Amino acid sequence: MEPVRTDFDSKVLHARQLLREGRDIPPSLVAEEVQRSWSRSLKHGLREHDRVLFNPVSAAQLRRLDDTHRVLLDHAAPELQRLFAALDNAHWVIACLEARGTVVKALGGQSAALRDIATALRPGLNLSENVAGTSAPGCALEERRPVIVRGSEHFLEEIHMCACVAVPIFDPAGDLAGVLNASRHHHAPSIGILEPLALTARAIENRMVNALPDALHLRLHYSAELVGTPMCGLLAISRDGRLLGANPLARQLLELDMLPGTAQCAQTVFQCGLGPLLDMLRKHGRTPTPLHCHNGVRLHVCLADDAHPRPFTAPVPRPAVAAGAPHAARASTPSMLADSKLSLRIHQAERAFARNIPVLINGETGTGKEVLARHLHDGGPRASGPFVAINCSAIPSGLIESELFGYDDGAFTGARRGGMAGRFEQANGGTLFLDEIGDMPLELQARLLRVLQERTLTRLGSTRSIALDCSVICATHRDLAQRVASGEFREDLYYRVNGLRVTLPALRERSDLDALIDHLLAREAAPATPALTAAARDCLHRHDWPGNIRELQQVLRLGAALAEAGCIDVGHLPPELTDAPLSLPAEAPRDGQAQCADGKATLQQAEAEAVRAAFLRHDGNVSATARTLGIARATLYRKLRSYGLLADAEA
Ligand SMILES: Nc1ncnc2c1ncn2[C@@H]1O[C@H](COP(=O)(O)OP(=O)(O)OP(=O)(O)O)[C@@H](O)[C@H]1O
Repeated sequence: MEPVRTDFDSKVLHARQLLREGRDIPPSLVAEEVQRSWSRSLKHGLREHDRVLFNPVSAAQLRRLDDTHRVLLDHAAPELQRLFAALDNAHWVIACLEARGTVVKALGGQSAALRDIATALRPGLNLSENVAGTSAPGCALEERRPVIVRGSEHFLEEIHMCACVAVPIFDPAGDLAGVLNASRHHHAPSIGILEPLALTARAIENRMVNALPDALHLRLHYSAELVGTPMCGLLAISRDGRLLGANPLARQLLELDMLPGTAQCAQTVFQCGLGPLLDMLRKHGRTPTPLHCHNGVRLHVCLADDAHPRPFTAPVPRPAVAAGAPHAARASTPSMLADSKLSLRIHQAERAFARNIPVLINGETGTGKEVLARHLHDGGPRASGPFVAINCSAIPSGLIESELFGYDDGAFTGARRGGMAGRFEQANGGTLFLDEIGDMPLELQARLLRVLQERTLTRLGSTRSIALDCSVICATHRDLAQRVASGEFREDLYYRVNGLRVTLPALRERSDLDALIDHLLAREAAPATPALTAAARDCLHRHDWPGNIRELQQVLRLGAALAEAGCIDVGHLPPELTDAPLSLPAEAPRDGQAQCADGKATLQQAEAEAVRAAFLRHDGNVSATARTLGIARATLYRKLRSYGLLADAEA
């Protein structure tokens, strides 16, 4: 054994002893991210001797993995192959894990010497920290950055034989898509794997951005020479100038996360309208051209080789809505797509839905789950068929089975003569929308799963099978994963309905509140749409909207009815929106954000002071303060309340 390894092993041993004794561990013994991961592993209730890595993985689980993570797999598989071929040595097992820590693809490990590592990285196995404790992929997912974990730094003893390097992969919306991991034996000869692994992760991210359809693809970098190389930033913009996606480098170069909302990318990012941007790009073609961006930085930008700017000059009309679809679905589409992150998710949902991948919609009440379901149906492969919605929590549990699956003549006392087709049958050729699926009784879940798997159903009291050809969209306001963990929702059904999950943000979190207000107002009060005074609009921004879009709709309807001289003012809004007076306390923020023991201000306190100073500088004008701080007004209201700078009913 090499001396350095002995030294390493003894340092880790010492650090683990300190951990057991609850004492501080100097970073010279073990990296801080590993220490944090150890603490999290302990919090998850894991013990060093636990054995979890050799849990069986069923063939059904593997099939589900392929279905659910097809997008990641499609982009990751060729890059993984390329890396594996380039490594050209037998020491490594390379794996790709999805964002919740399950291995979706692994290469290598055919040799007997690597069998133990290949077993620990086999598809279907979950290596998230709450299952397997500290490992490079689990820790990289938590820390959202590259991590190296060697030998006894792994929390569980059963993986002390590995040395692992992991690099996170981010999707075009900037969310975690998964992690790439390379593992070898701890004592095998080492090579610098981090760099090739990071390049492979970047290549997968770039593929994902480049694959965004109906988008204008831009390339950018500080240096003109690097534009068009794998090292440059990639940006995808919709035909009306909204940001559809970006790779992490573009996010960094453009400081996209600092923007209050990236709805109008051309305007907010490049400080010019879409027209001038397109004119400039057309004029210079593929030659990188310097452009000043919102953060004062000058970047060289050009169109991607295969980009066609022409279609972006006019929005493409949406496909016709199926006969009988409610007006809301048609009217809501533009506002639904205004929030850039949401619009990307919806775009992905449209694509997944078109390929018969089940979509699960999450969101509080009134956030537009049904509107989205109808939108998917209207643009989906069965748009000409019916859209049948059923609220699983609103039907008495005794009736839900007959409601869903129908019944035959004489199936039970009181059954309608001649029987009745259930909702599934009614939805044949169209889409079945199962709202509040999280509230479906456990015993019915097994039946639903069977129908979804076998694509046939049998009415109550009948033996005849009926073939089913309908799309299924499920929605819930509950955390289904948590219900699976607590045994209230079947895990197999969860994976079956959760092909792609879209979480609709609460209204208070949306970056496009103003666009939504204007859109709804125009819809509710057409043709004589009243204007909103600045004070009334401020009230709308300050409200928490527990009823979300449904509540906003009601408030605007009332405002439009009470409006005077073509204006909705504060007095035309319901009292719960107007009872939150502004106040400017002279003192700095309250306790909660107190001083650290060593006298340094906490990050939170620094933020509170920055917020307070800007607020005072703008004489309490929320819009101007939000603009100066580069945050959305709703976010500013939340911060003002939490730092005690805004007295409201709840504060
Ligand atoms: N993007 C949107 N644009 C315009 N109106 C919308 C939008 N989303 C929702 N709405 C309106 O808000 C109301 C609530 O929408 P919806 O019924 O889809 O919400 P939900 O999340 O399914 O609610 P619940 O969970 O209570 O069933 C509807 O009247 C709908 O027309």
